[in-house]
Amino acid sequence: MGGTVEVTGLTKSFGSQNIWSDVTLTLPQGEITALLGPSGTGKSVFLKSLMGLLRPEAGVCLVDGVDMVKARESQRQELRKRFGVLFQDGALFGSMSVFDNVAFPLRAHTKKRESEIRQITNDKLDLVGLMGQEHKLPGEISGGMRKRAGLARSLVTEPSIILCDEPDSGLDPVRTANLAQLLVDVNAATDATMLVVTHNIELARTLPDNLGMLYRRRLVMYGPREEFLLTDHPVVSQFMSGDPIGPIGMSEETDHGVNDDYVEGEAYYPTGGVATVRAGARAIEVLPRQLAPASGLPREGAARHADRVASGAAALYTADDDDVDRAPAAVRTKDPVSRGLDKVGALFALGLDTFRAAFRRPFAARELLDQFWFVTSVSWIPAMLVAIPFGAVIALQLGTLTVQIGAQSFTGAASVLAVVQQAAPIVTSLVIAGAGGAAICADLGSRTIRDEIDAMRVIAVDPIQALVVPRVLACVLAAVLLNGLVSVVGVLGGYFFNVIIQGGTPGAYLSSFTALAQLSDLWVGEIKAVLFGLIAGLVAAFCGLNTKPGPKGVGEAVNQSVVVTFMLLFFVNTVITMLYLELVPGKGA
Ligand SMILES: Nc1ncnc2c1ncn2[C@@H]1O[C@H](COP(=O)(O)OP(=O)(O)OP(=O)(O)O)[C@@H](O)[C@H]1O
Repeated sequence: MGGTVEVTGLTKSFGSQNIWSDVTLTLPQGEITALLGPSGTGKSVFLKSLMGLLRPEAGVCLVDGVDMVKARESQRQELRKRFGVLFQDGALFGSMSVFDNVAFPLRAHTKKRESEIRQITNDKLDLVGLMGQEHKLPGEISGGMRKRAGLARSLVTEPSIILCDEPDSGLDPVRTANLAQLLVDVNAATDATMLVVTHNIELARTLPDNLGMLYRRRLVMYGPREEFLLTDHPVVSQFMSGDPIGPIGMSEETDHGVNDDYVEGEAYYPTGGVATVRAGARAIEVLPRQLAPASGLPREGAARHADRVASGAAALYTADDDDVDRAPAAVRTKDPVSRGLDKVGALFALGLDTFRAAFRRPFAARELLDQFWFVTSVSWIPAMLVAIPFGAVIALQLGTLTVQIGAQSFTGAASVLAVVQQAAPIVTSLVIAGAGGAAICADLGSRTIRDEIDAMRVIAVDPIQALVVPRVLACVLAAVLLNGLVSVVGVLGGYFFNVIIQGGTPGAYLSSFTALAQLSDLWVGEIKAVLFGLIAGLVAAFCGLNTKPGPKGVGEAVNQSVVVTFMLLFFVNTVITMLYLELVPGKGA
């Protein structure tokens, strides 16, 4: 039998924006339930909250008896293996073929032989009509095909709870009908508990056993199809008929209760007019026939549903108008300082998680090599091009100064130490943060908004282990390597300007260095490079994983990542330099 999902008093907000409050419903085991609601009412947020991918502020969400809100991440990860999830855009992993995407959960979590995995994967691809397309990358197939591939991936592990976010969007009417049939057949074959988010009225009428509707931050109605589909509730009947006239307007802000133009018993035209209509005039008079499994198999869920309805146990919940109109749940907003401290805390937590994940098996060695190559290849040319003028400026400035104070013989030591201890690590890290870090943040940010990161979590693959560890290590290794190169180029540049341009003597240049510098002066440069590379990688990953929705969110995350990294680098550099000068006595001091 399918898994159990019981939600009580769930409330979710983002910052000061309350998405929905006090949502209470149970997904009956093995039955199909549809969740409806105008765009932006938080249906996807609700699905993610059920899986523990988002953390509601209040309420309980029991999945097979375990509260996903309060459970530890390790418990949540274990429970997510029971879910099969079709995300809104398919959330396929962009670097893998369609076949590898669908096979991924089997390879990650089962000990099946490759031949068996191939068999299961091909069966599912066949089921969703994608045989022949399996070698293509997600970027090479249409949106509807990505959706079907996502559905195939969600089914390979035979999950006991299946969540589908708008399975029909991007599909033509015929494939939508096929897909609805497929969902019914899967339900009949596996008795999985299913929740389908949809805007498709035909699907909503014919597929589910139960329906619920979110509207203006509330669950306005929830119950068996037998009652839900025949209701004359103004919001539900307007939604089910797709009528532009009624309490639902173009946006949440113009909807009934916020827009004063709407009067009960009258239809509200978004354009401003008002017409009198009988409440519930558009309600359906006759219950539409429900889809039956094509296989002829009986649906156990449907049988249990019929029993519940006959016994009166499946009652329709309707929020009273006062409840729908009540103000959004009070959201405790934090002051900017607390929000800033929260982010610092979360960054440290990511650092700790990354450290722990670095020692877990399997180690993503291939990804580390790819990322190291990528970060180094985008950073080394700009680093060299910045190192030459930087070394020259330092050499010229110090050369002039030492001549002014009559200490020309120390020019070499001064400029080499300035390059090795300060200029090289800073230049290297700024370039790594600006080129490599920005690209890492954009990459992780795009994966976040395409739900790829959430899809990984649902498949119980830790994105920190698989994606963050190799990227952070790649930044550290690239920083150490480039720091050495930048130091050499900077020192040679300094030599050229001091000795050749400013007429210093090569012997004095080198001997002053050996007289004043010590090995720890070189080490501190490398230690800085390690720390700065770590900061650049971690901040980029943090901003990427916490990207707000949409391309604008990715742009902001990249901007934030570069600015925060720069500020942190200069702060940490100051602290290390002060500590070093305080703790390590200079040579001959
Ligand atoms: N990670 C996030 N951070 C901040 N706000 C978010 C986040 N995810 C969703 N939201 C906001 O939550 C609200 C509900 O979004 P959601 O995607 O759940 O709506 P929906 O009902 O699924 O819409 P649609 O039917 O158009 O897909 C939107 O205002 C959205 O901007």
